[in-house]
Amino acid sequence: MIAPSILSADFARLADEAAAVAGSDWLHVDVMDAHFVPNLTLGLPVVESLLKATDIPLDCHLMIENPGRWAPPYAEAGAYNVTIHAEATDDPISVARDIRAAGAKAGLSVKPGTPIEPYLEILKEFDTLLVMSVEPGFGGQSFIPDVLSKARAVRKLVDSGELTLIVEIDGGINTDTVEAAAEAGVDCFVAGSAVYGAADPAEAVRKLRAQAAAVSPHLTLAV
Ligand SMILES: O=C(CO)[C@@H](O)[C@H](O)COP(=O)(O)O
Ligand SMILES: [Fe+2]
Repeated sequence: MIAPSILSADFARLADEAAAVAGSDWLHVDVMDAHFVPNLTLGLPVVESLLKATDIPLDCHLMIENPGRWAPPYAEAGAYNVTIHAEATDDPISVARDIRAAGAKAGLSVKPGTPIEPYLEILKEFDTLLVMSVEPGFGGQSFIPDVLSKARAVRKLVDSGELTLIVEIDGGINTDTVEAAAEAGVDCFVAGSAVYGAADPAEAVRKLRAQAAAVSPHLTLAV
């Protein structure tokens, strides 16, 4: 799956920018509050408008403090997947339950320096694990390959049937890095600058998907 990140899109033309990546699996929406990360992007009103403007399922990545207060409204609004940061809450389980009760998939994200081991036990409460492969806050940064060990560890648990989870990666994904992530067992690839910086964003999505599918060890169907 490929999820273009609208962080690299033109915010004054979001409906057109969503249409430019028609055929994507998810549209990734980076919500930043200038507290959890040193950047400010968009919030619920923009997500509500985007939901009316596109049929692509919205994958909301909340880089915010107090996700227990702010995450469920994204699910109620109709986001497909709502991801919170492990570092932003002491009670990720109850936030996941609230997101699911409000009708969305629940995601857990970990920053590059956050180990996954302490969270393995609670991953059954989540539908997606978003492995950050850059420090959250900005698009256009370089991929950090060390984080792939986390994707590999969780992939093993999914393949052995211990977990049912989509493994997602976010940050620095492009034609040079997507294969390494796919080989590590990632299912869903977020790409901002590699898609919206391309002359033809839809073609960039198709190319990334084909590259990933060609090397994904766990894929049995050609995409
Ligand atoms: O969450 C984030 C950044 O914090 C990402 O979703 C970026 O938007 C990815 O951008 P690229 O690294 O693909 O340019
Ligand atoms: Fe993101």
